[in-house]
Amino acid sequence: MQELLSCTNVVFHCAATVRFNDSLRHAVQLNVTATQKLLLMASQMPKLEAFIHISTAFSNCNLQHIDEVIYPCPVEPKKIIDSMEWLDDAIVEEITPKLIRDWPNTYTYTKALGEMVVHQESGNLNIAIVRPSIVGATWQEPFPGWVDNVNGPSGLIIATGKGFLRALRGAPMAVADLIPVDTVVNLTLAVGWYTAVHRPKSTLIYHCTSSNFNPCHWGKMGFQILATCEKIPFERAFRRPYADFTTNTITTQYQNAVSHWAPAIIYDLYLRLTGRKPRMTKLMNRLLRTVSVLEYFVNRSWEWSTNNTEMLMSELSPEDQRVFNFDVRQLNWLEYIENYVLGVKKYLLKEDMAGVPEAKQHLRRLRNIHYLFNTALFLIAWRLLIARSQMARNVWLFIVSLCYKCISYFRASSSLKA
Ligand SMILES: CCCCCCCCCCCCCCCCCCCCCCCCCCCC(=O)SCCNC(=O)CCNC(=O)[C@H](O)C(C)(C)COP(=O)(O)OP(=O)(O)OC[C@H]1O[C@@H](n2cnc3c(N)ncnc32)[C@H](O)[C@@H]1OP(=O)(O)O
Ligand SMILES: NC(=O)C1=CN([C@@H]2O[C@H](COP(=O)(O)OP(=O)(O)OC[C@H]3O[C@@H](n4cnc5c(N)ncnc54)[C@H](OP(=O)(O)O)[C@@H]3O)[C@@H](O)[C@H]2O)C=CC1
Repeated sequence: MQELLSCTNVVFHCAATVRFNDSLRHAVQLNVTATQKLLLMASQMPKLEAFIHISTAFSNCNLQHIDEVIYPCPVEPKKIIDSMEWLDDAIVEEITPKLIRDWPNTYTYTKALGEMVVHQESGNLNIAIVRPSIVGATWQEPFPGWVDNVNGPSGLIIATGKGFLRALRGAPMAVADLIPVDTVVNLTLAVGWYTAVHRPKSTLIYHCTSSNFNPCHWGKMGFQILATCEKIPFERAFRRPYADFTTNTITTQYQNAVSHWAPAIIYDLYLRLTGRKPRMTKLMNRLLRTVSVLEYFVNRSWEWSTNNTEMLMSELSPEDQRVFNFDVRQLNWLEYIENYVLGVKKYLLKEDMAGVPEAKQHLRRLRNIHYLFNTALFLIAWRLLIARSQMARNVWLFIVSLCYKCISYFRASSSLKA
């Protein structure tokens, strides 16, 4: 502690819980109380030049247009921190929806409280806040497509590529505000420099977002994920990668029943029959739970103003602009998403490119099973229909006699030619 207090020049405060379903108590402890404690610690650092707090562009996702300002919270963070000390878990759980109001989860709510704490307790510290949007794989550094966790889209890319996720409630034309992690790092370092050297009079907030500079939509992103998974498939897929966005509750429930639950139940039945432990329904349950907490962000678009980020870009020398590049106008989304999917394959699934031919072969087998299954299903349904309906029998007789006539006609005409 003594060494940290006496030697630290710059604090980059990234630690947080990013789980959307964390209990309010735990989220407050990590994202609010810890911020307060770190600010206190920072105030005892004589050599400190700058304190950079990492928040999220979604800390005010209850608003549609978000400026580079701190918005007041309905309940003072100090009151929330105090109440967490004496309320028991059951009561905290009960009042959580009332406290978080129109925030979608405890994560975004406590990140907003964290910003408020930074604003109120900054004292004489030289502070800035960086708000990244949805952090994705690297764009350039150390190499394209590097990723090390399943947060944000990465987990759903796996689920799509392996054929588990077939439908997602989302708006294809909504803006997918993704930002590569190396861009976030570059901007954060540049903010550290600017805050320490220029010492702005007030706390500056920097939106580390892409939509203002180079917008991409979920439809385009989903399309490119599927195209890449087709070209370079993941190994041992459950089904062929295919997915679509659904737009209302009925189609979502239909897709969940037909495309998610039914195959999982059938597969588990097959595992049971072959003496193995069923696991697919459990996995599907977990996937659909994850989808349900993420889909809020795939159904809406936000606008973030980026004046401070643009100002920072113009303050950097041409050489620094190159080294600490955070200008996403140069980003080619299709190339980036392809590299992202390949990064997921390589760094998260630990799959080798040497396995691609076998993965393609596996997809072909799955396609044949799919055709076979659909044909069998159609024949069974048709047989049942014929057994029960006179009209279906008539249609069937008509088709058979038509086929018979066609065959006779072609036979007759070919024997005439001969
Ligand atoms: C025009 C028409 C064109 C049509 C074209 C065709 C369209 C095709 C469509 C194709 C669709 C393709 C898919 C597109 C991808 C869309 C992705 C959208 C994602 C949007 C994300 C937005 C996030 C924005 C947030 C704001 C940014 C931030 O500030 S925060 C950082 C983000 N935080 C997170 O992502 C955390 C999320 N995780 C959680 O909250 C929790 O983990 C959980 C609620 C998901 C689960 O919690 P639980 O307590 O149940 O369990 P836990 O122990 O935590 O985990 C259990 C297992 O689940 C795994 N896990 C965790 N997170 C994810 C995840 N994101 N995806 C998948 N799996 C996940 C975790 O590793 C655990 O696994 P095991 O260890 O194996 O048990
Ligand atoms: N991922 C995203 O899409 C976005 C993330 N952010 C923000 O970026 C920051 C980093 O997030 P991200 O990298 O995604 O999340 P991770 O969960 O990967 O990283 C969180 C970090 O916090 C540390 N941490 C968690 N709890 C504690 C604790 N009690 N004490 C000390 N350290 C702790 C973890 O340490 P350890 O590894 O040791 O557990 C880890 O290094 C967060 O502030 C998040 O809000 C903002 C916008 C988007």
